[in-house]
Amino acid sequence: MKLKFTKMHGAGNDFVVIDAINQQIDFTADQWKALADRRFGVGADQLLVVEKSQNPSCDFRYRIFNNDGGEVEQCGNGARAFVKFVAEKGLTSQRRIAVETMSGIIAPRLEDDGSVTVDMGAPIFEAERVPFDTEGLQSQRQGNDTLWPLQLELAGERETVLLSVLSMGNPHAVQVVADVDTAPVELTGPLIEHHAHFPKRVNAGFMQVLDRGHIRLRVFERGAGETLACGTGACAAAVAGIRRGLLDSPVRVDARGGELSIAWAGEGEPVYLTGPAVTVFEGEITV
Ligand SMILES: N[C@H](CCC[C@H](N)C(=O)O)C(=O)O
Repeated sequence: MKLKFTKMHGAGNDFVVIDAINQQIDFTADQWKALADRRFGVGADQLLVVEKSQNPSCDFRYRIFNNDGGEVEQCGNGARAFVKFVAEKGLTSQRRIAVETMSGIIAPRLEDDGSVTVDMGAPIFEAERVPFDTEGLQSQRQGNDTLWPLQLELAGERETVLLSVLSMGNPHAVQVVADVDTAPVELTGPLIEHHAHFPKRVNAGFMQVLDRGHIRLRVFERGAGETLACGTGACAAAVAGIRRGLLDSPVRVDARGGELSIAWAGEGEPVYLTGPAVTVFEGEITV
């Protein structure tokens, strides 16, 4: 079949966006993986599939597939690309829409300057809901945050990292580092992603605090590797920094691919993610 798609990115986190309302699509994980492959397919960190929602209080449903073909619960940069896509395709005339995702309803809003703000819902801290197995771990406190020491085996050496663990609908483990440019993201990112204490794996964030309103962030993403930006990762890092008493809302997040802004009023409140959403090209591929 010929599949129409739109290539987009949010601060360098890139997507293949597919209208599954006007195209009949029923792919296997291997087919999604092939589409996301940067050599044999179109190439993307994630694939975003736009559907009509069966939920009467939602305008759309959007499904997210990682580069490895696995379907996941949430994607912050993707939510911004999604709302720009449905506006550009004339699938909606609204600028604020309710979107059903695997982890609940989010509400992206297209701003006048072309940026998008997304209500990403409230962060989740209960370990079993992340999910995170705390068995045998001795937690520490920092401010209002609980930090978990995780042991990593690195070339025969044991290294302990201190993680904030939370869910933005998808699982995140965030650590503070002195300098994101020298942090061993390529080495320890995969060890954290696949650690036995994360039964559904995890997105591993590395946060450098510049001041109380500004961080630099790198994220080794579950199922995609390091990306140039991670929206849910930026939410998780800002929330962790605020709970640790290191940051105040709003937080400017400098990712390698661009700048995101996070606002959070505290426990039980939603996290707001603001950032760019860019259409790069339209395409068609025979699959
Ligand atoms: N890049 C996405 C994260 C995708 C999440 C995916 N890596 C996972 O949770 O497995 C974002 O902007 O939030």
